Amino acid sequence: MTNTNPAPGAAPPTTRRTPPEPIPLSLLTGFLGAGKTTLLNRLLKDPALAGTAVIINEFGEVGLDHLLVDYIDDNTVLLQSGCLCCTMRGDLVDALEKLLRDLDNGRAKFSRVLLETTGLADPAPVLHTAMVHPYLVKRFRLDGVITVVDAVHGEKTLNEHAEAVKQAAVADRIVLSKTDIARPMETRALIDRLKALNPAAAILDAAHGEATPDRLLNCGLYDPSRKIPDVGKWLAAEAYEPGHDHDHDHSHNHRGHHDHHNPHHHDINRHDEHISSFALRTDKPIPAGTLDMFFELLLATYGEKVLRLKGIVNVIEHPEAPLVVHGVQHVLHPPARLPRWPDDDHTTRLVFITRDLPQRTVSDLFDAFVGVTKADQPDRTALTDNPLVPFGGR
Ligand SMILES: Nc1nc2c(ncn2[C@@H]2O[C@H](COP(=O)(O)OP(=O)(O)OP(=O)(O)O)[C@@H](O)[C@H]2O)c(=O)[nH]1
Repeated sequence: MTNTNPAPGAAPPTTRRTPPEPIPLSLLTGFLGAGKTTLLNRLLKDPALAGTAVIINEFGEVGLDHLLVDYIDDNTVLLQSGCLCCTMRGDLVDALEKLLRDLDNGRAKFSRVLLETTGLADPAPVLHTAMVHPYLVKRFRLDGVITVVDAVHGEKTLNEHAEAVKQAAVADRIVLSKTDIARPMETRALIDRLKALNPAAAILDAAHGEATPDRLLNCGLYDPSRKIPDVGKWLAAEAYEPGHDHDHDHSHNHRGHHDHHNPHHHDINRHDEHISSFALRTDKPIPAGTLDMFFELLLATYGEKVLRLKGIVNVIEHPEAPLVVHGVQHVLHPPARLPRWPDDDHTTRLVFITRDLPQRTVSDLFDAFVGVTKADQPDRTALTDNPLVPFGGR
């Protein structure tokens, strides 16, 4: 068994094994009855999913069918004590640790983990579990959040359940189910709405065979087949720019962090009006300490409202090696330093999906930290001297 905490008198460090490659972890979410299990069943029959361990959060009386149990065999952990978001984080840690123990003992062999949550789960705490646990964060890397949305009931579900809006907003990939029985016009309206909620997530039509493993997996930053990660694809900052391929009033209006006074602030009704998606960009390299303070203040003050953030940052101290960051609510994943820039664009780009947190509030804070002074706003010194300066509230 691999032991990362050698006992006293253990072999000297030179004989230690190198740390194992982090295992990609995908989160499969979607509202009750959206079609998660149907998708999972289909995916697991695909040879591309060989070597996948599955964790299923069973809620209420919904069980697994035999086919699934037979197929995924020993590498399935069924969590049974209720809803993941409220009570299961300890169980989830246990389940992930059990998988690692089995892997390290040679009792199981897998190279990827798929975690299906109950339809009621808030994806944020589930993601936090894998991001803040000191051991799990080293052994797993988030590959992506896959959210299934039902084309027949999706519109109604989004209208009635803020949780469903959140699941769609944090997704890296959205799978549309039941388009075979939905009215095409309604499906188109739903797609527009989903694009407005989450401009960067690819929307894949399951009934038309688009929800394939190659489109759903390896959507994280680290694709092992590449020497240098595809930051552009992961960040998809251009999807948040004005004039991207959809036409709606949602707030995603950025070219630069000076360009954030969009008169068409998002007007979509219902829960969606609480969601904003936007990108900030600056050419100015940022001191590492300033970046820390910006995130600290932003997440301490507005953490619950930051549904997802991702970014690549040009840090003054290491201009050749950018930092990549991702966060979910108040939790920031430990930033990773890339060995070099993936292309000629060395600007700092941060993309946000927020709830009840206007772009302007975040961009003003960012401007104050990166040194864009404005007559009517506190600068960085004022903010760090008194972090309670009420910046937002708008
Ligand atoms: N026509 C059609 N039916 C589908 C499709 N996807 C799922 N279904 C059906 O929708 C129902 C619910 O699907 P499930 O896969 O059980 O949904 P789920 O999200 O796992 O449900 P919960 O675990 O209860 O949250 C089932 O009867 C499926 O057969 C689809 O693309 N087309």
